[in-house]
Amino acid sequence: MEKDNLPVVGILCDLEQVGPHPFHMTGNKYIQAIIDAAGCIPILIPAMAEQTRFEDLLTSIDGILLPGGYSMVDPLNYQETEAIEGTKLDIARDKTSFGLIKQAITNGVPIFGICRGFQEMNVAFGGTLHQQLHEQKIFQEHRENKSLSLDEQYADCHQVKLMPDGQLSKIMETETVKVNSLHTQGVDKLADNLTIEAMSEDGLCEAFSVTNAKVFSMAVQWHPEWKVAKNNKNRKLFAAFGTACKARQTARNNNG
Ligand SMILES: N[C@@H](CCC(=O)NCCCC(=O)O)C(=O)O
Repeated sequence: MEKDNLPVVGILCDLEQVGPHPFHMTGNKYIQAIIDAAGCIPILIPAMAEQTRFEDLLTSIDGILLPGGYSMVDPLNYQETEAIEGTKLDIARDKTSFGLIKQAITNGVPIFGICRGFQEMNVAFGGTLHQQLHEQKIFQEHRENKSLSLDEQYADCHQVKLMPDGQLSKIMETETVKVNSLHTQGVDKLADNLTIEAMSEDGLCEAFSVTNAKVFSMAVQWHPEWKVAKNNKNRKLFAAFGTACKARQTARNNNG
């Protein structure tokens, strides 16, 4: 019996300098989660906005994953003043992400943002970010302690409340979930056409969906890809994304 061909998910890369050379790269855990939890084939999308034919690319894939990343979204995308001196930026990723987000929404391609990807989606739709959450004094600590082991850094550490009638609470089949937290920045103004799906106890937005989107168009501030095989709630999230990508693939195949 012919094996069902799997949907293809494009994962946006960071542009990083490795020795003397620029590399396009992403974390292995995102690739593994797309294979194991979403049931899709991962391909990597280089951060090369100027050379990317977004329309062509989005007609040939079934979903987009915007993963986490250590760099910050350039604040010049949402304010007049530049980033604080020494901030690690990735302008190439920003530009490519915004192009992918715009085209995905136009074409009805499922899109899933994680951490930096969550922040990019808010900015792409016209929202803003707190650049240093810990300096706001109204939020708990959301950064990881980099002196700890990876297991400790990525361990679930705070509760988030999912909106009772939201898409996320339906997908994760709960109204509260404990999540990990590894971010310096966070949503300040949520873009107008985004619907809040989860909040942390200190009032910070932790997840949203694109209002009235016809397909899975969601983002979370936490890291659901971390050891997703052992986390039932996060596994449901990737499974819902994979189902949406499968539906897109079927529609693509039917439309030839
Ligand atoms: N840089 C932003 C987003 C944080 C983020 O994505 N961290 C994860 C990086 C490593 C990984 O992919 O797990 C911020 O600090 O707010």
